[in-house]
Amino acid sequence: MAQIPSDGFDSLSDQFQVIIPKGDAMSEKEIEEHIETVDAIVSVFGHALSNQLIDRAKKLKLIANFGVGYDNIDIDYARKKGITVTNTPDPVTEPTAELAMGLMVAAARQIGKMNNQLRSPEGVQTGVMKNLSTTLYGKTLGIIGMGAIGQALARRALAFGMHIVYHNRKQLSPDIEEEYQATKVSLEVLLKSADVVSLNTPLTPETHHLMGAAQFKAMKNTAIVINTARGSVINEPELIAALKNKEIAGAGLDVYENEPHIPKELLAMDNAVLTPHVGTATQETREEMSRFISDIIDQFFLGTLKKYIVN
Ligand SMILES: O=CC(=O)O
Repeated sequence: MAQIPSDGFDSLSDQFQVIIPKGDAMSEKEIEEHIETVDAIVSVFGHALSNQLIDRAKKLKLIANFGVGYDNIDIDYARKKGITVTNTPDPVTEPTAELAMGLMVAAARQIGKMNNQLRSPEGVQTGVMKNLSTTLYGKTLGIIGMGAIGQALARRALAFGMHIVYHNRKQLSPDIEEEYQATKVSLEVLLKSADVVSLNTPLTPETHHLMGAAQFKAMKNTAIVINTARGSVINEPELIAALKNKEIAGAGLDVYENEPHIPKELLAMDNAVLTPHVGTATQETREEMSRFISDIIDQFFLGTLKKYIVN
């Protein structure tokens, strides 16, 4: 995980005590040293903040999570303890959608595979009927999870000339559906009709292993799956099997079930384009996330925070 820029926190009032990771996310031990005395803690996505640690807090009122996903915190437990949990959706929407679009283009047009081949001692064989990949223009993108990131991806895909179907708990308003020319369909219909399936849901008990053997079988065998959400939305061994058995054609993955571990089989597959959980890892986004969290902390203690509370 990139270092958290500290500039965003400079303006924080010193009337309350906050634990802010100065370098990488803090270790449990570091948190343990301070947790009893602080009013707020800045936790970091992907780094679990255990209930045992929360239990040791005496004054803690706010856990401000650096990230949109908050599956690293038991938010119901925190609520029972009277602790508010917040996240940072706004700064991460566009960069995450941007990476999802990039993985989609890279997987469909085999950019990763060709890049690797070109640099290998064997090089690339050229010819009019060699290195054939798949055009995205005119194809159908199925977005699972049509929240802010799903919608930002839809906007990009529309510009690429793709058709959009989506699956979501909530129906989008007719205005938004019209803006993205997107149709809500069941998961079954989405899996059957999409040429690209993109996962843009939070990780919850309902979305855990949402995609497994049965869902990959239901997809077209020419289709690709993109995951910039959380690794465990996919059953990873079943994805590997589906890729090996050519039940689907490819994958573009930024997230994995046991990060930072990436299974060797995935690393060896040239129909999988892989990045190491960097959907929000741009300089601009990290700086914006720090400023965003600092504002949240200020507003929370002023009693004016209305948004970004997740529990
Ligand atoms: O994965 C990144 C985030 O949750 O912001």
